[in-house]
Amino acid sequence: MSHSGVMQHGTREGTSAAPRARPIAAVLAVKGLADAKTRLSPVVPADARRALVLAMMSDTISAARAAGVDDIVVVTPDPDVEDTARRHGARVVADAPTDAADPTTSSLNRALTRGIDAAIGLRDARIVVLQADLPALRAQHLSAALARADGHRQAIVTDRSGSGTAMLIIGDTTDVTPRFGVGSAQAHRDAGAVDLVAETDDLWPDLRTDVDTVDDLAAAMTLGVGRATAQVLADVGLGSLASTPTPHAS
Ligand SMILES: Nc1nc2c(ncn2[C@@H]2O[C@H](COP(=O)(O)OP(=O)(O)OP(=O)(O)O)[C@@H](O)[C@H]2O)c(=O)[nH]1
Ligand SMILES: C=C(OP(=O)(O)O)C(=O)O
Repeated sequence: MSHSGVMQHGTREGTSAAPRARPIAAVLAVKGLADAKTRLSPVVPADARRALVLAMMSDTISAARAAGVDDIVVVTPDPDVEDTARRHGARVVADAPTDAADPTTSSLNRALTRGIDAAIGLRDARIVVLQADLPALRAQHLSAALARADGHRQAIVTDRSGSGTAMLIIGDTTDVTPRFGVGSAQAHRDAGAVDLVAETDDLWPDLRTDVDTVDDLAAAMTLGVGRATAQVLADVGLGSLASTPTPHAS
C-alpha cells in the first residue's frame, strides 16, 4: 500500500497467480448506473455515484486479474459499465430481457445465472461469483480464498455483516444456482456451501467489504481502496470519511 492508503494492486502487493489445476472464471453483475448505490446518496452525489460504481468494478476486476483469474464476465444492462468492463478485458453479457423474467428469481440472480452460463464455456473452470463493489480487494487474499475453496462443491465468503455473500465459489458446475439477496449467506449455506469465514476467524476483511452503505465505504477506505476508487473519492473530496488508512498484514 502506498503512503496515501491507495493499494497498488498486483504491484507491491504482488501477483499471486500460483499454478492451479483448473482455470478460474469470475462473474460480476452491475445494474444500470441510474439506479446504483442509492444508499450512498447521503455522502456521494448522483454523478459521483456512477463514477464510483465504475471505479469499484475496475478495482475489483484488477485485483481478480492479479490473483490469476483466467476469465472475467460482467453482466450488465448499462452501456457505460459495458465500456469500462471491456477496457479491463472482461467479456460482457446483457441482462435477461424483462419479458423472459422468471418471477420467482430476482433480477440479480437471473443476471448472475447468465454470467455463470457464459463462464462455464471455459473448459473445466471453477467459477467465482464476485460482488462488483469490493474496492479494497487484495489479490493475494482472493488467491488464498480460492485455494481454500478448492475441492469444495461450493464455498462462500460472507460480507462484513455476516448475512450477505461477498463471493460464491462454485467448484462443481452441476449446481450453479446463485442465491444472492437478503439473507444470502444462510441461503448458500443451506444449499451446501462451505462458509470459509466460519472456518477461519482471521479471514481477510478486504474480501468481505463490499460497499453498499456509508459505513461500508468508510471501512473500505480504512483498509485501503484501489487506485480507481481512490481517484473518484479524491475528486469529490471524500478522503475524510475514513480515519488514516491502516495497512494490514498480507
Ligand atoms: N446486472 C445486474 N446487476 C444487478 C441487478 N440487481 C442488482 N445488481 C448488482 O448487484 C449488486 C447489489 O445490488 P443492490 O444492493 O440491489 O444495489 P446497489 O447498487 O448495490 O445499492 P442500492 O441502490 O443502495 O440498493 C450491485 O453490484 C448491483 O449493481 C440486476 O438486475 N442486474
Ligand atoms: C446481494 C447481496 O448483497 P448486497 O445487496 O448487500 O450487495 C448479497 O449479499 O447477497
